[in-house]
Amino acid sequence: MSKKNSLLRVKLSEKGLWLQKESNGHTKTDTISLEDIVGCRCMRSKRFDSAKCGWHPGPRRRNQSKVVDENSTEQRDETDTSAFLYIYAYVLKKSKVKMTKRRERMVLTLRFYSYDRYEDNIREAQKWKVTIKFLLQVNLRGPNLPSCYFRSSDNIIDNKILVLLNPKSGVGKSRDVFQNKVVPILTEADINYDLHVTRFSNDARNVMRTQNLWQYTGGIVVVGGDGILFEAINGLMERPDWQPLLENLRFGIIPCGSGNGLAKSISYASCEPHDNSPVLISTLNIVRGLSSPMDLVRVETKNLVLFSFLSIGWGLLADIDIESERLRSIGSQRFTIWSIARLIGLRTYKGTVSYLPASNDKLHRRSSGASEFLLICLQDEDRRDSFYSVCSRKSTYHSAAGSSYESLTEETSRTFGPPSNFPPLTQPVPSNWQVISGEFVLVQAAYQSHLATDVFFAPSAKLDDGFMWLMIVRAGISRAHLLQFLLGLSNGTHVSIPRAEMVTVAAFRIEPEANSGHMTVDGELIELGPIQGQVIPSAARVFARPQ
Ligand SMILES: Nc1ncnc2c1ncn2[C@@H]1O[C@H](COP(=O)(O)OP(=O)(O)OP(=O)(O)O)[C@@H](O)[C@H]1O
Repeated sequence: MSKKNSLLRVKLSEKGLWLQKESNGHTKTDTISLEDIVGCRCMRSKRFDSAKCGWHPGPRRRNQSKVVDENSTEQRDETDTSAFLYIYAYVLKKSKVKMTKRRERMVLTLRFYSYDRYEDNIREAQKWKVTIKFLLQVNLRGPNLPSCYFRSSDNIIDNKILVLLNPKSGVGKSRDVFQNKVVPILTEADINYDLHVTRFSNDARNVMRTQNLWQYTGGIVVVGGDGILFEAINGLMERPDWQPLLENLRFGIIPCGSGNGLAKSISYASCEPHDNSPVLISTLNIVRGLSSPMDLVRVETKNLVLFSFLSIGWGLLADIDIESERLRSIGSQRFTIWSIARLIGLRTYKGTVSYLPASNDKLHRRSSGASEFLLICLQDEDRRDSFYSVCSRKSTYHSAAGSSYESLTEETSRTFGPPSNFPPLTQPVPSNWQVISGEFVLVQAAYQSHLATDVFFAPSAKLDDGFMWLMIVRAGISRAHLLQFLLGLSNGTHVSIPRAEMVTVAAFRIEPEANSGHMTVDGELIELGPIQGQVIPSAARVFARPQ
């Protein structure tokens, strides 16, 4: 391809696009990695309709687009037979000042005009498009698929995704965030989706529990905080077909909540520059279509079985999380302000903490996943009457005018999911467990590196390391050390504070003595009482770039 005094050569390989520009005797080369490309579209010129745009003497305005999608119904500019290929990429750039990295959108436009007829030029552009899309999907389909099996119609990714959006997450901006920041990238990547805007607490859980999820093998994406994903996973576990679905579905999260621990942990695992643009990075993690296994934790309380992906807390951090809810309108600052308040009025809690150290876990099967657990075959006739239909369409919202609150009753839900291979809460812990009785400031089990964007709780945790990181801070820690602990949470130095003990465990049990303090699972409040957690290695899959 040539411009006035310059020649541009473009080569496409399985690594990406190689560009060479020769101008006035100088040569400059550049490469756009395939990993950074999200999609491409063929375009053509459109006829300029002065009546529609109003009459403007002089040249066409800069923001008036001269091209439209190849399938647009707008009339073609007959004087221009060119076809265009728009390639959308989000490339890593290093900021010179702070030496930090960020992803920047880049649109590479290739113009095809070697032939006299538009039809020939567009055919050429389509060949490039098909090949780029084929290469983008090689990783997803398996590396050895011969290209002769790949037709241009395969470009339409028909594995639709289900988007569950919580309009009340964080400071309540998730609708705008989705429409303005996520939808444009989904469009560039040709990803089709159904959108469900939640109308009350547990709405997402109901959707996951009752809808035909087999139509969403493209994935389940939540737009909100960790709480909405917690609902989605637990809704899935309440289905008789939880096991094959868990093996086939991938989960994604667009961070719009106040904590957003999982979104940060996913980006951290693949060294993505999350902090400057968390929504962009998380969306890119999803549209690239690659996924990674993630551990889940089976949680048992007196009358509930839950599945958790982030953490279980009792004491100080759980109290801060729940009590700071009243400051929700100020965003993530609420945690800092409440930490100071709770440090001044420090409380301790009596109880017993028991755990099975990760290395002693004879049952621990690192790559077993949920599939090795037996399906509990319960008949569940009750659930049929709680169906309600999701019928959202691309780019439309379906939501009731206001929000109301509604809980699932025990009659309408029953958890399936993998069973436990440890004694239930009514029986003593096995003899190879460690038991600590006494007074605690906090007990927190985490299975992701970050519990919130700025809480680097388990620095060495991986998405699928197959164990939990149990932090135990016993009473007697000085306020000065506790302050250091809280400050150190942002950079991970809290793990080396005296009297803060971090152990890796395969299972644990907390038995509070008195009815005081809060208990949380993935940041959601649960009834205070005995609780037991057991890791299920690699049980779920989340959208993530390779580590
Ligand atoms: N439409 C709604 N109205 C009120 N509450 C809702 C609605 N949809 C979902 N919820 C509830 O909102 C709670 C919090 O949601 P979410 O986790 O998305 O945001 P967050 O708490 O701000 O973020 P994080 O969990 O990361 O701190 C969830 O427990 C969910 O049940």
